[in-house]
Amino acid sequence: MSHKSPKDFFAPLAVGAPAPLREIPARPSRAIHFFDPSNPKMAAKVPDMVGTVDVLLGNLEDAVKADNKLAARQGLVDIAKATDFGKTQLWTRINSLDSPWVLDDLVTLVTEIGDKLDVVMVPKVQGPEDIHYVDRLLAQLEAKGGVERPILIHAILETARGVANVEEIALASPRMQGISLGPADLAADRKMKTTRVGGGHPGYLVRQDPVDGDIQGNRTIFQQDLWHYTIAKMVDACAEAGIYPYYGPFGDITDVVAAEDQFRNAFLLGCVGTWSLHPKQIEIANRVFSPSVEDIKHARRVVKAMGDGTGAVMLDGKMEDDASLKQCLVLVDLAEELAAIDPKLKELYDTIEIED
Ligand SMILES: CC(C)(COP(=O)(O)OP(=O)(O)OC[C@H]1O[C@@H](n2cnc3c(N)ncnc32)[C@H](O)[C@@H]1OP(=O)(O)O)[C@@H](O)C(=O)NCCC(=O)NCCSC(=O)C[C@H](O)C(=O)O
Ligand SMILES: [Mg+2]
Repeated sequence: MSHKSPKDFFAPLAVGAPAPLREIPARPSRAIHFFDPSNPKMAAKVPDMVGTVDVLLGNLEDAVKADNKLAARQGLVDIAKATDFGKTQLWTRINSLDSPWVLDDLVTLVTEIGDKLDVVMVPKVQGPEDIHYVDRLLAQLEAKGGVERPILIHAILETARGVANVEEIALASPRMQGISLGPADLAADRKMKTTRVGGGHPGYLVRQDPVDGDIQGNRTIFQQDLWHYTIAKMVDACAEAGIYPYYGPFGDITDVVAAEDQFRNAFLLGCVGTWSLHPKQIEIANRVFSPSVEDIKHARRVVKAMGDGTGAVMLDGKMEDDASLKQCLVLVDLAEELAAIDPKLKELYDTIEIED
C-alpha cells in the first residue's frame, strides 16, 4: 500500500486550488440546521434564521423528493447569493456519490457559491476512497471557480463499512472537518430492527435481577443506548484526527425531552453538536452543547486553584490535578469560543463569580 508523505498531504490537489488547512478551525456548530431549499416555506425562513443557529445546511439528499432535486440545488444557489450569513456557517449535504445528481451538485455549488460554502457533507461514506474522490474534485472546482479558501468535508457514518473504516475516513484528507452519525441509514445497513430515526428503543434494555428469586416480580428496567458504541468509536476517530464529532438526526420532533437526553449523552461523550430537523430543535441543541454556568464556575475554580497547572489540590473534598485541569480547560475553551459568537452566552458566562 502506498502512503502520501506529509508534504504531499498539504499540497493543493489541483493547480490553482487554495492550500489545504493545517488545522480545522474550532467554529461553533452546536446545531446543524437542515432545510430543503426546494420547499418555499422553509427557504423563506432561512434569512431570518441567520444568527440564531450556528450552521444552516441546504439539504439536497434524502428528504428531498427526486422530482425536486434540481429545484433544491438551484434554490440553494439563490439563497446563498441573496443572503449575508454573517457568523452563521453555510453547509450543504450533497446527494450520495453513486447518485445521478452528485456530480452536478458539486460542479454547480462550488463554481456558483463556493466562496460562501463552508462545508460539504457527504452521505453514506464507505471508506477513505470516497473522501479522496471528493477531495480532488473539490480542488479542481475551487481552481475553476477561483475559490480562495478550501471548502471542508464532513462525512456521515451510516454504513457498517463506514463504521469499520471510521479512523481511515477521519484521516483521509486535511479537508476533513468532522463526522456525524446517520442512525437511520446505519440501522438499515446493519439490519438493526429499529424503525426510528435516532434515539433509543424500549426493547433494548437491561433488567434488574429478581428480588428474592421472583422472576415475575416488579423489576426495574434500564433502557440502553443503541448508539453508544458507534458514537464512542466516532469520537475517538475524530479526536485522533483533530476533527469534530456530531450526534446526527433525532426524528421524533415532538419528543423534545428524549431529544435533549440523546444530545446531552453525545455532548458528554465528546460531540460538539447535532443536527436540527425542525426549528424547535435548535434551542435544545444550543442549550445542550453549551457548557452550563455550573460547569464553567467549577472549571474556572479548578483553573484558579491549580495555579501553574501542576501538583494536586483539594476542592470540596475532591482531588484536582494536572489531568482534571485539562478536563476543565476543555469546558473553559469551549465557553470562550461560544461566547465569541453568542452575546447572550457571553453575558451569562461573564457574570460568573469564582469562589476560592
Ligand atoms: C419534519 C418536517 C417534515 C416537519 O414539517 P412540518 O410538518 O411542516 O412541521 P411544522 O408544521 O411544525 O412546521 C412549522 C413551520 O416551520 C417550518 N419548518 C419546518 N421545518 C423546518 C426546517 N427544517 N427549516 C425551516 N423551517 C421549517 C414549516 O415550513 C412551517 O412553516 P409555516 O407553515 O410557514 O409556519 C420538516 O421539519 C422537515 O422536513 N425537516 C427537515 C427534514 C430533513 O432534512 N431530513 C433529512 C435529515 S435526517 C436524515 O437524512 C437521516 C440520516 O441521513 C440518517 O440516515 O440517519
Ligand atoms: Mg442517511
